[in-house]
Amino acid sequence: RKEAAQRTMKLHPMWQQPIAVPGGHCQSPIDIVVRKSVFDSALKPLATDYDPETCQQIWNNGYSFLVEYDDSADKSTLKGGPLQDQFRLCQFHFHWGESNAWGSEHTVDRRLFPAELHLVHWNSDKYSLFEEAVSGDNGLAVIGVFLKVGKRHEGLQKLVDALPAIRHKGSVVEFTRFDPACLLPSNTEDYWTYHGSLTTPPLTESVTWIVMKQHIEVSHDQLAVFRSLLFTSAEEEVQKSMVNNFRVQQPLCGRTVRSSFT
Ligand SMILES: NS(=O)(=O)c1ccc(S(=O)(=O)NCc2cccs2)s1
Ligand SMILES: [Zn+2]
Repeated sequence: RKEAAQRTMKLHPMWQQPIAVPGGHCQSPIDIVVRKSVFDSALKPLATDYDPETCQQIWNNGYSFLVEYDDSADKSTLKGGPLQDQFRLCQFHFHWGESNAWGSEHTVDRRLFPAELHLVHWNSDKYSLFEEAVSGDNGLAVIGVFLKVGKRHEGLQKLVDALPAIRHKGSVVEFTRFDPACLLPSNTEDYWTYHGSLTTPPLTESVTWIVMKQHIEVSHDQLAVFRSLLFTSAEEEVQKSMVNNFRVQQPLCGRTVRSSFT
């Protein structure tokens, strides 16, 4: 009877957890239907103020790789855009495919990109720790940036060069003086924004998503190094390539996606 129950409840291959959160009506990612987005003239340009000195480490958490920042003070911050409060950068990470044909979490008119960058921030006006903000109202703001394959991204190369040292799940290395602003597109005025969730457990619906209209370019070889990472730790006998670490698009459930541009 347990096996039958397991079969009927769709389990995500990665987490062995239910894909849909029971009762979740604000889940992410979504497909952004451009012609259904609503222009809002009150939406301001993003105001990022990142301090590279707060960059601390890079590590493989068995699902993606994360560059973590010291968020014990308001040193690397995000304001403006659709936000009323000040948010602190705590980490950034990526999602990508096994091929350049797919890999992003959000899509634009069903268009997939080879990868997507997420810069994760928490509301330091309302909360005192990331852990509190994760499940709090208006707790998080995540900037999503699409990656396309093209010319080499010079700023990304320092990060790419650090990846072989964290091939396995659980590995951590020191990583300092990296300015995440170099990963933002030149145009930070044009974006879509909507209310959604984390795209991995705990899947909490505390996220103001800010998805940039303009993508950044990285080279095929740089993306290939992402794919050389492993989901598995050094002890596991079967090594699995870290690819396709994205969640499928979720129902919009009547939400409105606003755009900062016409
Ligand atoms: N994809 S996303 O930005 O909606 C996040 C999901 C979970 C996040 S976490 O910061 O709580 N955990 C660290 C991470 C887990 C998986 C990738 S990063 S961020
Ligand atoms: Zn993410």
